Amino acid sequence: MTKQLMRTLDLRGEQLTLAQLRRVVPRAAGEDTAIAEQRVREVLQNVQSDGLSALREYAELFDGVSQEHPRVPEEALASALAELDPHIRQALEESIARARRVAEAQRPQDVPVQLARGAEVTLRWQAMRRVGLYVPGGLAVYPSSVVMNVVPALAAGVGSIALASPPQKAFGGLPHPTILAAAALLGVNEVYAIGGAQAIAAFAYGIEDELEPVDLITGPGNVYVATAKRLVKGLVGIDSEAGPTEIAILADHSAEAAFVAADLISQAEHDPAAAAVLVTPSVELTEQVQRELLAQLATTKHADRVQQGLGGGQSAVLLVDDLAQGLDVVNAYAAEHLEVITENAAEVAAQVHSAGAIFIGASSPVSLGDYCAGSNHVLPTSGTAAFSSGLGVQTFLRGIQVIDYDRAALAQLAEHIVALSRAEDLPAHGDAVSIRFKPSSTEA
Ligand SMILES: NC(=O)c1ccc[n+]([C@@H]2O[C@H](COP(=O)([O-])OP(=O)(O)OC[C@H]3O[C@@H](n4cnc5c(N)ncnc54)[C@H](O)[C@@H]3O)[C@@H](O)[C@H]2O)c1
Ligand SMILES: N[C@H](CO)Cc1c[nH]c[nH+]1
Ligand SMILES: [Zn+2]
Repeated sequence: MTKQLMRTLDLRGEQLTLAQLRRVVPRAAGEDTAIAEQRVREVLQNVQSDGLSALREYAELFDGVSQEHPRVPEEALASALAELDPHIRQALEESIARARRVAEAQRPQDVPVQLARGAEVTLRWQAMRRVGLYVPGGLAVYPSSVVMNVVPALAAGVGSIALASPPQKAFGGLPHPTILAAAALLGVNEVYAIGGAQAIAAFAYGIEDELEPVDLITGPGNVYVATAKRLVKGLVGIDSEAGPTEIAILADHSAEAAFVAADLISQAEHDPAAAAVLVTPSVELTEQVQRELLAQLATTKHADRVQQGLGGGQSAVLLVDDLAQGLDVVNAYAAEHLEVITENAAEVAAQVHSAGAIFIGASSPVSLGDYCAGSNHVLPTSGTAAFSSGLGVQTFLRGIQVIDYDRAALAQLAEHIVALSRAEDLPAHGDAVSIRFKPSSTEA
């Protein structure tokens, strides 16, 4: 039998309900989630009550950094940009240009509807007043997440942007210089060296004399960041639960095993908690991919992380009867990223209804979307793609309904309003209209 890096589950001949399909490959184990949640609740509470001193304590505890104030001086941003490697700057500029073109084109227009003469209802898209953008920085460095957060916020017209990323011991307690350079390149000058759940708490509650609270928090992060965002939701808005990375690949016999393996490894590289799932009706492909995974692992830099991700309970190769059953599986799983590498991939992809982002064909790997496609890489994880969207210009906008009727237009509806207010036993509602048409009323 072939040595396997990922476990293989044979679903051929199984008639599974949606609920069973959702459990075929479990997300984070319940116990781990409960432990993370307990810790995050404590962090949120302490930052809310103790402010700056709690931030100092957590910077020391989780990031090994002693910190007076978390705000990054503007000179540090400027010098990081000045010292940025020109190749990285060029790559960032290309990434920004493509993301910007897409975000600006996707900005929704106001929708005025004239219902009668003098009767207008408009949906006005209003940018968020102030937002907090999280850029991860524990196991890897994520300047690309600066781009993905900031570009749509700017395209929406957000007035006030704060950005937080973990302090790095190797860089004197500041975030990684490439993060600072990317922020400076985009004109963001309010940057904080705060990581994890404590950054989310600081954004949500504010820190006296240091950080004004925000209305919306966006950005990806590990399980602590994603849990913290979920727990502060309601007090502030959040984008989606963009937690540990997931990749699912729906592939058939036509797929190149080396590409499939490379893409699975590329996303497992993020975090030992990352999930990778291959769904295929081809037994031959499963064997080839297992061989490729082992071969490629030998030259993978972060082999330990990758091995934990691919070998963990959250990852699997699933053998299915055919692509129709494969589609049922991937739709139930609702992956953050779904690659479709099959014959007629665009047609197969059109039948996917749940995924954070869909990558069609052999030349659209997830890495393309991670950096330069123009799409956004901040995407819903843990199955939340079934009901939420990736980050985009729309995340930074609210639709406000604006109602503008004149007296004549209101008069046309007065009778109906009174009738409905009586039907609801809320007669004062009807009176508020009738009073305007009593002989004594002088309203124009
Ligand atoms: N879904 C998406 O859109 C998306 C995009 C990019 C990255 N990601 C994911 O973002 C994550 C980045 O994770 P990361 O760890 O590298 O960076 P991170 O910035 O998310 O987390 C680092 C912080 O976690 C906190 N932390 C570490 N250990 C802790 C503990 N035991 N208890 C409490 N807090 C602790 C620390 O404050 C540290 O600063 C990865 O899981 C990656 O897959 C997701
Ligand atoms: N794949 C990540 C989203 O889950 C995004 C990313 C940033 N850098 C590399 N990859
Ligand atoms: Zn990635």
